[in-house]
Amino acid sequence: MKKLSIIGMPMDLGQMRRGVDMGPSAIRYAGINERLKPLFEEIHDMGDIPIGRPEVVIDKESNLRNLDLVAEKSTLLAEKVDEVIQSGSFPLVLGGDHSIAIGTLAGVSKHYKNLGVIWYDAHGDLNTAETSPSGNIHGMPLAASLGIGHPSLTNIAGYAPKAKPENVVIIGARSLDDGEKILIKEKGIKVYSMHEIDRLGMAKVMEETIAYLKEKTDGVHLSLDLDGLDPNDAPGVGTPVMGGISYRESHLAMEMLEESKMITSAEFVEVNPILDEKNKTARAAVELMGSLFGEKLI
Ligand SMILES: NC(=[NH2+])NCCC[C@H](N)C(=O)O
Ligand SMILES: [Mn+2]
Ligand SMILES: [Mn+2]
Repeated sequence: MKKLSIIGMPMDLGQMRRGVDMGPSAIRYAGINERLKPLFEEIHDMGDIPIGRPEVVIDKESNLRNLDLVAEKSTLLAEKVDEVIQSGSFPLVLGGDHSIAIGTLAGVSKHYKNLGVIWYDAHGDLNTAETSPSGNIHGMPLAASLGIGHPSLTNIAGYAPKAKPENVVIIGARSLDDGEKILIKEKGIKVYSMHEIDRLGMAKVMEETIAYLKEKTDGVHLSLDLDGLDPNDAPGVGTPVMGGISYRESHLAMEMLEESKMITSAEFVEVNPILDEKNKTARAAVELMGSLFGEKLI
């Protein structure tokens, strides 16, 4: 793709750790434009979706934190992403907590009959109001995108589902809630947990993932939660889990996705500069984007 459009989504309403709203700034500060410039003919930074400073509201009926606000802001993001794709540009969304994926996928998926989704994450994000231990919507975006959960979240942009379970691959999982495990089995969602990554190696995991999605999808969205990486490599996240994917393995994964030419949209989420060490996590995000978009050593 020759054109890239960057959309900032400084939304922290899907969880309780403030600071993730500064993710887009931290990623820009880490030099996203300079780094990606040589890889595209044109880069448009479209600025941030306006989130403001709304007060926390717990939905009385479902107990979900900021349900209406997340739905409203996701709709804005979906419209922007839709617009970018229509203009023939590659949408790259900067989070924000992972609840933003609900809006990104709502904007992306209408352009594909069989969208594939790579969910690079320590978590499954497959909770619903009923199974969530926290009431935090950032633990629900993958379920919502599969059409499972509160209608205000599943029906963003007026349609559902955004993806089919057989077109989803989760990579890096090491913290799943009971309800998520049940859903994974029930729906047959493909998961490469840390166990498989250790056992097979990242190269094999990515070969299999690419072959699996290539057969049946007409576009693939990469939803990369920085907590998929090991907290030593990406400390600036709100819900770190030990024993994650290494920085090197992540570069290899991005390089293999670039070689596959299958990625048609992407988002990098959960960067929280307040919890970070000298912007290390934002810098890792930008460096991984370099690999995803075809940076070469020589
Ligand atoms: N996008 C994330 N970091 N999600 C973490 C979710 C943690 C936990 N499973 C929950 O639902 O509350
Ligand atoms: Mn996540
Ligand atoms: Mn996560």
